[in-house]
Amino acid sequence: MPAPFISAQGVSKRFGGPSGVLALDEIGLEIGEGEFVSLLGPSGCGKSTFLRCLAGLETATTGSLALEGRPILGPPEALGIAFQRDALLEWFDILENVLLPADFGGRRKGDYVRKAQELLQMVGLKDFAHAYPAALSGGMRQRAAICRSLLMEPRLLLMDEPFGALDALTRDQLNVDLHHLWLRRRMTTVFVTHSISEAVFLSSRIVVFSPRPGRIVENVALDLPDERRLAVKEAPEFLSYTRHFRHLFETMGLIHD
Ligand SMILES: Nc1ncnc2c1ncn2[C@@H]1O[C@H](COP(=O)(O)OP(=O)(O)OP(=O)(O)O)[C@@H](O)[C@H]1O
Repeated sequence: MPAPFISAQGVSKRFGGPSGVLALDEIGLEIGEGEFVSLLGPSGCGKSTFLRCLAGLETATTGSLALEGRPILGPPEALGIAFQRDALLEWFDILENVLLPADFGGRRKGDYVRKAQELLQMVGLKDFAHAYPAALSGGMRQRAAICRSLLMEPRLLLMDEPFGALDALTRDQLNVDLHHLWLRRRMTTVFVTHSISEAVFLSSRIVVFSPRPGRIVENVALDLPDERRLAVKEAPEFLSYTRHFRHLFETMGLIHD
């Protein structure tokens, strides 16, 4: 059997020495190439920590993480990252911001201009390539940040609540845009969110974390059509998943009437 694209085995993370905060407790997870996996869980349960371990930005205290069978010891080459704050550089225009990963990777920016323009067109920002971030709305900025994370055609995309700061309508639209990008490119995506509905809409699989220390309490492959339209949110199967996860959070004491 080929190694899973991502494999985490017994991953625990303790911050601040032996008596410090246990953020992750024995996480075991395998993710296949091309999956869209959401990590869903309460605030402080270690979702971001786990994502940072996958990104090679944090080391596990115990356990191991591997990408295509090779241990993750630093940021993998084929990696794209998008976080809640878009981290656009205000003194660069949008096109230059999207081109930054080429610069960091020591590539010739000129070779990626066309790719960057295609990405901007795909998310409706073609006419803003030479605008500065300050002239864009929050949703437009986040779209640009997503283009940037996709510039180098990463095989692994890690997203940490990228839409958390946006209004509901913009968030819905960006969910659709991201879904289209994923359908087109099938980059393996690990997506952190607090939103049950967002997770069900976007994911092929949902992994639910317990309150800190983060443990996996559920790992559910979603039986929904691969290609989703907004109307799926009214479908009985969709509602039955959102109900299921809401009940799970209720039984964990995380939400109540
Ligand atoms: N660098 C750090 N040093 C010390 N403690 C940390 C550090 N990073 C995270 N923690 C702690 O680890 C726990 C998990 O944090 P983490 O940010 O991974 O949670 P999260 O599930 O992503 O939360 P949220 O949904 O609120 O973003 C928290 O208790 C946090 O205080």
